[in-house]
Amino acid sequence: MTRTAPLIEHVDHGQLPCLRVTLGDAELVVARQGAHVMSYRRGVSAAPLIWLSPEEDGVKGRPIRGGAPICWPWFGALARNPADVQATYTGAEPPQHGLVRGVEWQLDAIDETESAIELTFEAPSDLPNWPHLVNLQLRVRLDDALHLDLTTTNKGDTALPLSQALHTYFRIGDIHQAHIEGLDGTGYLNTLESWEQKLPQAGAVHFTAETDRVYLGVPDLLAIADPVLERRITLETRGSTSAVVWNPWIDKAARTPQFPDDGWQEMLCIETANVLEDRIVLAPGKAHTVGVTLRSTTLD
Ligand SMILES: O=P(O)(O)OC[C@H]1O[C@@H](O)[C@H](O)[C@@H](O)[C@@H]1O
Repeated sequence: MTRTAPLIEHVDHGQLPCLRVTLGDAELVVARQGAHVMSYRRGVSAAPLIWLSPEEDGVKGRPIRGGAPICWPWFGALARNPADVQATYTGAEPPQHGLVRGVEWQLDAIDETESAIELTFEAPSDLPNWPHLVNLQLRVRLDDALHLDLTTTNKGDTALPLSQALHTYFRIGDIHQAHIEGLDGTGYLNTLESWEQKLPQAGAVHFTAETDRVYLGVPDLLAIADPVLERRITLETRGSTSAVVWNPWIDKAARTPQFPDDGWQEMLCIETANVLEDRIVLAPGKAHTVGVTLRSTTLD
């Protein structure tokens, strides 16, 4: 008889303790470091939805290449963030993508039923050079889809500005043939050229070179159409109107750590974000949740 109720196992990926959750034909692996979704697949023979670099060997404290890194309390280079976000950090060398992807989160709760399982992780509260009182939780829910929800609660007595992203790496069949639907008509900043001038997206997003863009005014349903793997991955987002679209292409893949030289051909990132004009300013006592639900359907 096929087991349908969730099964949780403790497994290691290199030096990283992880939880592997199996539910029906779905399998999800989450590392405690960074509350980082490492992999997610549905169907034993299907390609994973989420791309994990084959060179990722799990070194403690080092950012994981692939999966779904959490960028928080800022996204990207701190110097590219609004001044109020920059001012929240008091150190000299701000790490790229914030402070929580290389640290161990605590597993707070496991809630399960016959058809769903939810893991709740909490980030450590004492982050270096970041003197603010917050509670940061990630809920990872697996049912007939995968749902990620990151909630920040301001426990301090002053307003807290922050930027963030669920930096999801997706597995695709071929970057030359996959495209992104849902961004037609939105504006984007090309971070490889000018961060100043907003350019209009016309039609679907196709990839022909290194791509690193911040889309603003993004709707809450995006999709990756993948004719090679004959599927469409949909992203339903919550609490976000910005998205970062990234593929390193040849040269940047070669200089990116734990990234195989040809890995750029089978991945792309759509990062559900709150960046630039979409950053969050949390009043004392208030909470904000940014979230995404991922599904895969057959490409019609
Ligand atoms: O190498 P990192 O820190 O994981 O960042 C990977 C990429 O993350 C993306 O979000 C950025 O837009 C890229 O510019 C960056 O290269």
